[in-house]
Amino acid sequence: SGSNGIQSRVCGADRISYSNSVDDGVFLINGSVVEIDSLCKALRFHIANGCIPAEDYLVSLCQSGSSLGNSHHKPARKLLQKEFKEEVAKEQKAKDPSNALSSKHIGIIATGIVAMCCGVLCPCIYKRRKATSHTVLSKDQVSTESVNSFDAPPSVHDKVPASPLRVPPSPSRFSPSPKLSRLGSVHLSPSQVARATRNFSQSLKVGEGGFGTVYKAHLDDGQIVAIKRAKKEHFENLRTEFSSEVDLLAKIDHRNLVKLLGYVDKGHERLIITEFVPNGTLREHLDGQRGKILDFNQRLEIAIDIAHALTYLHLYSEKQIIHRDVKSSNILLTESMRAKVADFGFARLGPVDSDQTHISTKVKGTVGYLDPDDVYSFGILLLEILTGRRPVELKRPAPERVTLRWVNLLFSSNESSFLETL
Ligand SMILES: Nc1ncnc2c1ncn2[C@@H]1O[C@H](COP(=O)(O)OP(=O)(O)OP(=O)(O)O)[C@@H](O)[C@H]1O
Repeated sequence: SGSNGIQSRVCGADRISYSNSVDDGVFLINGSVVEIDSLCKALRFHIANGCIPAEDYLVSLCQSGSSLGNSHHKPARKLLQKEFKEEVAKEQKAKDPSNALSSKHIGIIATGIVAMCCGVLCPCIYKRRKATSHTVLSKDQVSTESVNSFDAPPSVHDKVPASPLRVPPSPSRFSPSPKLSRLGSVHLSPSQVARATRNFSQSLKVGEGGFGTVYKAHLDDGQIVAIKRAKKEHFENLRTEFSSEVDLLAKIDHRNLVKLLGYVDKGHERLIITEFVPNGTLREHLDGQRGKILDFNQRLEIAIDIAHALTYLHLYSEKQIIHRDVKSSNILLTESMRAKVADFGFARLGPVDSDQTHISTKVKGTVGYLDPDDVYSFGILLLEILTGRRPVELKRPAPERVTLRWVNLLFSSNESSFLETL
């Protein structure tokens, strides 16, 4: 427990903090405010692995179904987050009295440490990131102003246990992405966009979705990026979705999420510039359209990457973000087969950092995956990864058309050899 009223438990990668001196019922995991349900989930996990005793004070909150956990109490949350950051800063200072490294260096080193030893969730302490103007995001500004998702105190990382499920990673797969680390914000005029995409040449088109067409673009400085161009015929209707996608992506910096680099909102163009993820979609790999079929370890790693991305969006980003369109064609793969979740066009923000109490539960997304909370969609995605099949395959015999039903059928008829029959 801290001297400033924060009580903390450190278990593996999670640092669970609360303060009843500030305001009863404000809980944080790794510096992000969470609802009591999320707190209880984390506690259950850590009771099961023996890190937190079943008689702990926090556990009793969950058991009594206490109504504490009013994480909408803004001042208390802000104060607690501030105290948490101060405590983290003190710990960092204590660990490194020479304090010779800049916060940026510490971030890079922490990223390296986490990348090497972390098979579980990354602690996240986020500070609000500001776009420099309405048209461009500044990555440099973000890196100096904010403590990013990997900038956790050494004391937390030291205790990160190896996940028993995680396949031992090769160092290259966890090293920071050299291409991306070189990328700053991308400022483009419409004419530069036209040059980079050779006037939206068909030969540079990499795909098309409901939102628009995606092009591979070569910038003057040699960077390769993806440019998503909103369809003109849906222009007015897409305006809200376009800005929602940009606003959401702009807040996100995680290796398993496609990084927004900039956008253009001028004249008759709405363009989003993101990192280019070169190895196609998970769906293409499952369909065998990308050469070698995925082996089991690769599938497992991809599933874990997606879980990390969703956990980050749900629990650790500054505002809770529900993706709402989790599906295999929205998972992009890197050359080293790491997964990155793309397409936040349907995302919505939760109420965590606002006074807003109403969350729209309107379901959006893609048939076969529909779910307001991503969890069901993630389950369906796991079945896809395991079976290679799409959620709905109408050309199959009737009992096999809905993959979930087919798997349930197989599972209930032969639990022991279920996996072999897939
Ligand atoms: N950042 C990127 N890097 C490389 N390829 C990309 C990138 N983003 C999208 N693509 C490619 O473009 C295709 C279309 O992407 P987009 O996100 O527009 O649509 P979608 O997700 O397939 O469909 P929908 O918009 O209906 O959900 C993807 O399937 C993928 O092949």
